[in-house]
Amino acid sequence: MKPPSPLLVVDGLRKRFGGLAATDGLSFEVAPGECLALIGPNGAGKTTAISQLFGEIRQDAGSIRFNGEIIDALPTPERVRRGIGRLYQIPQLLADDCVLDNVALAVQASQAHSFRFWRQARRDPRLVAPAMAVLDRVRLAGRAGARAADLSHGEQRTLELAIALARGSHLLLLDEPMAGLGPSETVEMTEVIEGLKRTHTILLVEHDMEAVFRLADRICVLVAGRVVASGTATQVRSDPQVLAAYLGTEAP
Ligand SMILES: Nc1ncnc2c1ncn2[C@@H]1O[C@H](COP(=O)(O)OP(=O)(O)OP(=O)(O)O)[C@@H](O)[C@H]1O
Repeated sequence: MKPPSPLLVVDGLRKRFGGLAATDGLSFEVAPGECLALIGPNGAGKTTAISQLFGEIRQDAGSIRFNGEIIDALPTPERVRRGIGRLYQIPQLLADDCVLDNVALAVQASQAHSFRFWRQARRDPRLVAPAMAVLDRVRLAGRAGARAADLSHGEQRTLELAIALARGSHLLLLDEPMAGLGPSETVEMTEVIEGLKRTHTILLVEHDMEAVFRLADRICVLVAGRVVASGTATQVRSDPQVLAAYLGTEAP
């Protein structure tokens, strides 16, 4: 059987900051429903790559094809409209609004029909029902009425994920979702992301190797802005270049 066309094709992406090449001929593909992890040492260009995919940093060269179309010229809101969602290292939320309102607003943004006044519309079942379904999926339904600002850091990151889902993102760019989380929150977040596999395509940038090895179908190792190795967790773990450049010789 013919393998499915990749959802995302990154081809020769470059970005220089002064004399420094943050991405330097970066190429990889992600299949629909796949979870691909980008790992690499600090400064390898992982966040720059995510920002380029999300349209926040324009590449100097190279191209990005998403869902069969070149999106190089598209601004971020148009990329969001086409189904790309990003999680930042620091959650971006409406801090004074409740969890449900944060997600319902994202549902509203994704729906064709518009509501004139958000304050009146936010209890509309056409927004609340899909918002609660998303919260249920990320295990945050029990916190629907809490102020976003009052959530734990882990819950805030999960809420940000819920917002991306509610907007209809099918490619999720997750930039260090485990950063700053304690051990139990890391397990919780790993399970939530695991629950999104296959229905969503995931590009995961993460330093927590346990989470990477559990979640990723494939791993690309970046060093100095380019892929030096890629493959399954088992292949990458035993790659001599990876051991030398990133995981250290004591890696399993
Ligand atoms: N806006 C910027 N201006 C100048 N240099 C930048 C800028 N953004 C990133 N860089 C540099 O580009 C290189 C790649 O940075 P990037 O944040 O993409 O790496 P990273 O792999 O995500 O690192 P980390 O794992 O520490 O988050 C680094 O040397 C960084 O200092």
